[in-house]
Amino acid sequence: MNINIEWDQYFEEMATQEFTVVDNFLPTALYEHLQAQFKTYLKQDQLEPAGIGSLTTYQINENIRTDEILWLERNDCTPEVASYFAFIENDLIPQLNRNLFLSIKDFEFMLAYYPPGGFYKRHLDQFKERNNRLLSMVIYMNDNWQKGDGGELEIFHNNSEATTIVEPIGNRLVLFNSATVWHQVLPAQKERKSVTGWLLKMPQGLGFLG
Ligand SMILES: O=C(O)CCC(=O)C(=O)O
Ligand SMILES: [Fe+2]
Repeated sequence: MNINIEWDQYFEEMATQEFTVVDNFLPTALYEHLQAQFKTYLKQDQLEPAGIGSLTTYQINENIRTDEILWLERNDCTPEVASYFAFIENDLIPQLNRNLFLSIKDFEFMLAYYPPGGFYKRHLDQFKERNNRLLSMVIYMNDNWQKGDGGELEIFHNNSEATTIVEPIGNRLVLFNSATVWHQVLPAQKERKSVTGWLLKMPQGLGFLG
């Protein structure tokens, strides 16, 4: 898989403001493949209500988030998804490590679905008990998103009262620092889909040591 993105400007934004937005992120064929898979899993009712926290504190609380999720498995996926994982591992992670002086070692991705009315209140992505998430990356899958459809991502700036509103339009990537960037998903008026992932400091499963 070939993603020809000129990353310099985005790395610069990561360094200065801790988040960045990249449009037309995935090659069209892969985007369409993920979209088709998403629809199949939804039809098969394979997504489950998402929880909050990790390990001992894991709980489902609909006052905080109302999305449904399905983890993408590395050892049980289509060749297209495997090629996406290869790109993350062999291309994106080494570039991020080099340019942002990180030491990302692993990743995890899930499909996330917000039904109409869905939201996720202000939070940080890094769990207290499992200090393993370095960067969050969300790819939106909403082909015909329009103003009024809701479900925008609101990012709270760290050095001011300002916030940035990111519209969840199809094939847009938002990348941000998991430990420091507070954010929330505003109520969706229509169904809202994303492929959401995290780049991890330690191999999956070892995070509780961190
Ligand atoms: O979908 C988004 O825009 C953000 C989702 C999110 O904050 C999360 O899953 O932790
Ligand atoms: Fe989040």
